[in-house]
Amino acid sequence: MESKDTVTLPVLDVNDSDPETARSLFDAVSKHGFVYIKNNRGEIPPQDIDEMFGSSKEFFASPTESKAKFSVNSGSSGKNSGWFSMNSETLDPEKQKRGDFKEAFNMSEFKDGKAQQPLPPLLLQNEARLNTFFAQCHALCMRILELIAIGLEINTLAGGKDWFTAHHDRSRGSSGTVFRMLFYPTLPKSDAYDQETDIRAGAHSDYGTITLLFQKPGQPGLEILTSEKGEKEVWSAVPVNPTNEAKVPTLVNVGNLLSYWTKGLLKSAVHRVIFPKDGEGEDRYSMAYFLHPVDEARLEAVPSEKVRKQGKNESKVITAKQHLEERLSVTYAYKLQEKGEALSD
Ligand SMILES: O=C(O)CCC(=O)C(=O)O
Ligand SMILES: [Fe+2]
Repeated sequence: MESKDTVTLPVLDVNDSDPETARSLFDAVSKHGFVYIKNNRGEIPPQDIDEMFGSSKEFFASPTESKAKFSVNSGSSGKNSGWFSMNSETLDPEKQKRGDFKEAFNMSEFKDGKAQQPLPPLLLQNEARLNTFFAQCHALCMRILELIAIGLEINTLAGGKDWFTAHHDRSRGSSGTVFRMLFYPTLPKSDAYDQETDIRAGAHSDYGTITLLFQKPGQPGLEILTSEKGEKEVWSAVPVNPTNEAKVPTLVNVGNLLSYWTKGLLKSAVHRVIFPKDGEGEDRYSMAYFLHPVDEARLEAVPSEKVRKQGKNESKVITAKQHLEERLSVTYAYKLQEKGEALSD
């Protein structure tokens, strides 16, 4: 599972909404599906990101029994909310023998400043901050989507630069948007895991519109599939901080829905998280904001000449909610349990 090289992705400043910025962003997401955003006018202040990482670390350090009370399986958290124990999610079920070597905590959208699921005390005490963080992530995503709409030259009469943002307007109803804290513990080399077949997060593409990923320096592991020649997959490492500036840029990637909407013009790149090379290294903490449209949004081609040139429309149009349910049923062991199927080990 060694990565061959490091991918070079553009690092963009999205403070301006000029056509030049839109073009650079559009080029980056059509070529790689991933781009770094400097975001340096401070939509998400670095200290807020640090605080979130602080809460995440405290939460994952708490005893298993206390985390288990907030499990996604507890029946009180919601289908895609709550704590995911080690190995409970399998992002690449066809290849993996065991689930991902990670823990996660998913928070679905807040309403009127309040979480819509029980929060563990350590996170509940930060509810107001979490709510602010959600809003900051949403605002950054809206800026990015506006630029992508400009890059796609979406027909003005059909919505123009507001086409995507309108589909993500929180006043229009609930969505599958999730803020997720992730923890990949360091494991003893011995026989705790098999370097060949086990993985921190299996190969997958993200289910939503776009994802913001926050990472910490010194805790690498993310890779993207840069090419596939027959049986041979080429994986490239994605550095945490490519410019080594004090402020770590936010990584943004295209999810399945943006790819559907653009008939594949924008790439929803396959990625994974690997163990540190020598079996040592650090624990990894990351945080992801998975942006989803309102549940009833229809996944049909965006009204753009660039997209039309991509080919025919899909005959079957599904909604964002239907798509999410389909994807979740494949990756979460708890869904299999619900269906009474045996879990693989
Ligand atoms: O931790 C990471 O770097 C990536 C996590 C990820 O890709 C995901 O949860 O979808
Ligand atoms: Fe992902």
